[in-house]
Amino acid sequence: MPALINLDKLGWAVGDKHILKDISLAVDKGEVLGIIGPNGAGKTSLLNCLLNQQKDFTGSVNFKGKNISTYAPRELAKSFALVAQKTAPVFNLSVSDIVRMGLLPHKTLFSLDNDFDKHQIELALEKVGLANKIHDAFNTLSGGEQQRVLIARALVQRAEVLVLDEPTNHLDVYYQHQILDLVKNLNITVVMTVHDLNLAAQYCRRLLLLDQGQVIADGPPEKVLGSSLLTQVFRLNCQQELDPVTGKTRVYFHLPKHSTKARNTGEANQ
Ligand SMILES: Nc1ncnc2c1ncn2[C@@H]1O[C@H](COP(=O)(O)OP(=O)(O)OP(=O)(O)O)[C@@H](O)[C@H]1O
Repeated sequence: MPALINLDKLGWAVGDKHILKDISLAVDKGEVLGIIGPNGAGKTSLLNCLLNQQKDFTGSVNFKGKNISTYAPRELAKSFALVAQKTAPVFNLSVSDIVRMGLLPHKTLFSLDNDFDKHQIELALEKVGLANKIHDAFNTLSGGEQQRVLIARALVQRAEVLVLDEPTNHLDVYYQHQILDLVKNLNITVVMTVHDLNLAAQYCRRLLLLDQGQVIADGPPEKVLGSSLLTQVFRLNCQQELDPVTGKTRVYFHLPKHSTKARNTGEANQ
């Protein structure tokens, strides 16, 4: 079966700064792919190209065998739900208003909410543990609660691909696990960036390690989180183990002794 998403030799530069370099990737339907890598590696930029939000890239992005640029915005909105890192200010909208936005790609200009829509909104808020906040103003919620509302909005969108940029940002440890477990069990295709490597290993079957805009490794967590690869990319001493409870790969990091140089100087730590 052909892959759902195909990136072929994707590159993106701003001026003479090459942000993404020669990225080829196929994502199958139903896959949960975690994109990992240091700050500035190009993770968000890759998501932006995938969603055609960044259009001036080289190479190609295909969805269901068709170039992404040939899809109308409404078709893309039906197919891809995005939970971004940064959200625009929403002034005085209620939690329910925000989640309702996820229904828009399925609506015509004058269609009103029906009971099914209301049920979808309530159900999605229940799934993220916020049913009791449905009438609250979005702006009054904590950062973690706002993040969960945005995930609820993505759930009602019923998209084929869920794209999440750092979904566990702001979430306490309970909701980090609860949300990733929810996402993993939606049985849809998920592409997400994750900073916490152990969470990524626990919830993603496949990881893509990026550094300086390039793919360094792509495969199952036990392979991609190999200690020598991570030591090279993060410039930290690294140890890999199996978690005795989950049976999943875990990694531990230690700052090398006498390390003083900033990582982005490009100089090896002593
Ligand atoms: N519009 C832009 N113009 C110029 N440089 C950009 C632009 N967007 C991103 N960059 C640069 O591209 C590099 C990759 O940024 P990106 O946000 O994709 O990294 P990231 O891996 O998501 O980082 P983080 O983990 O910090 O979120 C950074 O050096 C960033 O400054």
